[in-house]
Amino acid sequence: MTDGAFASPAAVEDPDALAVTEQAQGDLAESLRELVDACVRTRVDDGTLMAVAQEVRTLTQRLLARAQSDPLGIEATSDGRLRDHGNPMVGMRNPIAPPLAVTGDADGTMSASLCLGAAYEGPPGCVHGGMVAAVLDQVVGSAPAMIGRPGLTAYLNTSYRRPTVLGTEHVVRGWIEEVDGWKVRARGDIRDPQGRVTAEADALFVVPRWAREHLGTPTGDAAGIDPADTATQGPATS
Ligand SMILES: CCCCCCCCCCCCCCCC(=O)SCCNC(=O)CCNC(=O)[C@H](O)C(C)(C)COP(=O)(O)OP(=O)(O)OC[C@H]1O[C@@H](n2cnc3c(N)ncnc32)[C@H](O)[C@@H]1OP(=O)(O)O
Repeated sequence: MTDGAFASPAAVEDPDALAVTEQAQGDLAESLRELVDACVRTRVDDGTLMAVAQEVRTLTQRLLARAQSDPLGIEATSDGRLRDHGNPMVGMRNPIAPPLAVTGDADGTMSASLCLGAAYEGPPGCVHGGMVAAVLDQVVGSAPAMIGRPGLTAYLNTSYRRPTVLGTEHVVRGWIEEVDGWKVRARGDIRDPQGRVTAEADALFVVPRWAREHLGTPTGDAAGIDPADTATQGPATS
C-alpha cells in the first residue's frame, strides 16, 4: 500500500460486465486451488508429472500474455466495495487463499469457517502453525477494519492450544478488546467442531500515519467507539 491508496475509487462503469469478469477470475482461482491440492496428493507416474508440468507452463504463458506488473493492492471501487482480490487469506483471485469468507455479527464479532486441505499441512494431518497465525491475523484484523480503523498488525501473539486438524470444519472469530485512537487491540480464536479452542490470538492493529488522513479523526479511546454502533463504517470487502 502507498500513500493515497484510497484517494480515487476505481470507476465501475459496467457492473454486469464486471460481474462476468469477476466470476471468471474466481473460477480460475478455484480451479487452481484444485490443481494445488492435486499436485500435493497425486501419485501418477513420472512421465505424467513431467507432461502436466509442461502443460501448466503453457497455461501460465497464456495468462501472462496480458498481465500487470504490480501486485493487485487494495482497491476502493465506485460501487462501494474495497477489493482485496489478491489477498492470500480472502482474495478470490488468489489460489493460495482458502479463501476465507469473513462476516460480521451485529455485536462486531467477525467470523469465518475454516477447513483446510493437504496443501496447508504442517504436523502430519494438521494445519501448519504459520497458516493458523495468518488466518487469525486476517479474521482478528477485520474487526478493527469494520469500525473504520483498518490497521496494520503491530503484533500478533498466537497461542496454539491443540492441533487444528486438516479436512475439519473450524470456526474462526475475531473481536475488539480496546480502541485507543488509531490503535485497536483485538483478540480471536479458532474452535474445532466440539467447540474446543485450537488456537487464540491477542493482537494490536495500528492505522499507519500515512493512512490516517483518509479515515477521519478518531473519537478517542474505547469509550468513544462502540463496535455495534459503528459496524457500518467499515469497508465491504469482496
Ligand atoms: C491502512 C489501510 C488498510 C486497509 C485495509 C482494509 C483491511 C481489511 C481487513 C484487514 C485485515 C488485515 C489483516 C492482516 C494485516 C496485515 O497483515 S498487516 C502486515 C504486517 N504488519 C506490518 O507490516 C506493519 C509494519 N509496521 C508498521 O507499518 C508500523 O510500525 C505501524 C504498526 C503501522 C505503526 O507505525 P506508525 O504509523 O508510524 O505509528 P507509530 O507512531 O510508530 O505508532 C503508533 C502507536 O502505535 C504503537 N505501536 C506501534 N507498534 C507497536 C507494537 N509493536 N507494540 C505496541 N505498540 C505499538 C506506538 O507505540 C504508538 O503508540 P502511541 O504513542 O500513539 O500511544
